Amino acid sequence: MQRTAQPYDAFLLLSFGGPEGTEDVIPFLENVTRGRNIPRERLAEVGEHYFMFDGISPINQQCRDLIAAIETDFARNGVELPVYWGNRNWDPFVEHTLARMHEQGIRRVVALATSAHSSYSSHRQYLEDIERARKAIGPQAPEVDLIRPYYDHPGFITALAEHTREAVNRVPDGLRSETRLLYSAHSIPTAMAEASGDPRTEHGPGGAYVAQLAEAARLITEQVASELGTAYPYELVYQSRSGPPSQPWLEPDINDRLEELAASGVRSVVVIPHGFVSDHMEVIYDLDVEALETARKLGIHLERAPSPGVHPAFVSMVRELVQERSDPAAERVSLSRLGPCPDVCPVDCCMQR
Ligand SMILES: CC1=C(CCC(=O)O)c2cc3nc(cc4[nH]c(cc5[nH]c(cc1n2)c(C)c5CCC(=O)O)c(CCC(=O)O)c4C)C(CCC(=O)O)=C3C
Ligand SMILES: [Fe+2]
Repeated sequence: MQRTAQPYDAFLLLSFGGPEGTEDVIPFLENVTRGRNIPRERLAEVGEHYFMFDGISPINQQCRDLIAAIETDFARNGVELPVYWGNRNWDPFVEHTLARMHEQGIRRVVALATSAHSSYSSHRQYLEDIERARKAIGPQAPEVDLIRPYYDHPGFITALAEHTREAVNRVPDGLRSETRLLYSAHSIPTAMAEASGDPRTEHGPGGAYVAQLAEAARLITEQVASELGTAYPYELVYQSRSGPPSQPWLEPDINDRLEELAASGVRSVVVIPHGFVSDHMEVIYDLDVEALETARKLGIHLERAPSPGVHPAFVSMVRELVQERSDPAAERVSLSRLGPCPDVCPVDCCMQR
């Protein structure tokens, strides 16, 4: 049976935003780092990553491509919701988008963020973005329901498993059997990780964020094994650390881990950026430039799998989650042993520190 998205009158894609020219880079970084504890040297360094790509982050075009794919998929499946887009840190800002939606008479919005996991940076901060935008409009502001973290949805897992399988198949024949899978996610301060998820649930070290990353890595590896007949050894690594050196962040950093693996004789890795939804700057710089260079120096063959991007399973997932959220009786789809994340976050989950 076709479920419509009755209770809502619009869909909103929420994202991070990124610069689209050299003159945007510094103002963008100022927006990102306002009120955060990031050393100046790190900022200058990250600015250079953007300048290397003419100040153009791929993330905005990736959002446009995803929106085009979502619109096509909605139309094909009878979901009659207009699609909007708003960012935290760059044009189109979510404040402006929501104000425009309000002017156009939109009352109830279902939103999806381009981050799949529970943590302050990847989920709670999007709830704060929504509240800031609503507050600026006032009591008549549209209601906005943010879709739950979806790292465990079959659409997300399938897209990554297929990309991983293709990357494994690109490994030269002589190295494939000894390949290791490295699942890479954005490092966050360990305090932020510990505070991720519902504090009433025991998640183990690193909180819900690490538990979810581990669970997704297991699910993707199993799906790849069932397709290729080989259960490749796998592990979690982290990338894109910032913040002062005195502050502990999730480890190991992918570059440090590559050193250790090389020392123990590993010659081939497939890196899967399963902490990300698209191949934005942190993927194309921190993995395709930096980690690839580390691997080359160490004599390790590195293949990177793409993140979900506009994989059809991922695009369908967006619609399925919209339909699910539209129907209070719908089953919450999840492949995870942790169970589906709640639709409405407890007030104290994923707090900043
Ligand atoms: C968990 C997480 C995701 C989720 C995964 C996802 O959504 O994909 C994510 C996404 C992104 N992060 C991005 C860029 C940046 N993140 C920074 C800083 C930070 N990120 C953090 C965490 C995360 N970040 C944290 C804990 C900090 C420290 C400061 C703070 O506590 O907030 C900084 C400051 C400089 C630096 O230190 O790197 C920049 C420039 C871009 C845009 C890329 C592009 O332009 O294509 C995207 C999508
Ligand atoms: Fe970030």
